[in-house]
Amino acid sequence: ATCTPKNRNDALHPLWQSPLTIPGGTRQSPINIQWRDSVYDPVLKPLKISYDPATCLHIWNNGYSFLVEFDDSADRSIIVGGPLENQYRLKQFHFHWGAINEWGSEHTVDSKFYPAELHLVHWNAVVYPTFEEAVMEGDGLAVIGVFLKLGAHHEGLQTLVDALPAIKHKDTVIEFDVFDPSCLLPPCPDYWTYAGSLTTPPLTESVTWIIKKQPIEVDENQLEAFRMLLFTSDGEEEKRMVDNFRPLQPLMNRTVRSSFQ
Ligand SMILES: NCCOCCOCCNC(=O)c1ccc(S(N)(=O)=O)cc1
Ligand SMILES: [Zn+2]
Repeated sequence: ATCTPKNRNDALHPLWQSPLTIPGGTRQSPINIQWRDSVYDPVLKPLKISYDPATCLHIWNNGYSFLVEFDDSADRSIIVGGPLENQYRLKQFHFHWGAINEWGSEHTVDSKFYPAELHLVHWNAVVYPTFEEAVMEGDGLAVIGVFLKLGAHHEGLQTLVDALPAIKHKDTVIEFDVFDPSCLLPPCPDYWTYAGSLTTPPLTESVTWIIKKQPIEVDENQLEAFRMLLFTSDGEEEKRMVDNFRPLQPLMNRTVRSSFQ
């Protein structure tokens, strides 16, 4: 069976243009995480993260978000443990954000939006030969989600922010030699996890989501820097890159597990 998005606005959302059906969509993302409905799972292990900053390649504007991509030709930047049966290789990270601080994240916690959300995208290179193949498989990807909240200046993020003017337009890229994404992770190990999907086409149901409970703090100028990026290419009529988040999707027959009590 196919399913059209429950809330019509998902289908007509500016980023989706045409009605969007996801064949047999039973585990779509993002979702609202209702804290009281999440189930503590004592079997969940701590998530082990080891990134090699030298695997950083470049930062680019893909017309939807800005991505920092990594050399994933070997097991140099990986995550293991948590809800995962295999180790997963870091491929890229990117963000979603709003036009104003009232919204911007993809996931919500007890229906609260954060102004932005970081996604660290990893793929199961133990089982699948390429990222493209992993994208099509139920255990193919693992994405760590980190909420951004308005607060103190974030030193590590500033390195990225300083590069954004150089990738203002869609399909612009600059080299980015050394960056350690660990600096974007909150110190608290607590997370929620659930089975979901990519939040942009092809929307494949291949993601084990690991959503960190504790947000990181960034300041207003850093959020504003995200909002000066453009969806559009150089020479086109400028459209600010804001509100690049997908509407919430139905939980359906899923339980969100927590690594904490
Ligand atoms: N490149 C040609 C064919 O590629 C097929 C698969 O492409 C997948 C591209 N999309 C992604 O990699 C991708 C990765 C993460 C997220 S998200 N926002 O769910 O973290 C959304 C999308
Ligand atoms: Zn994302």
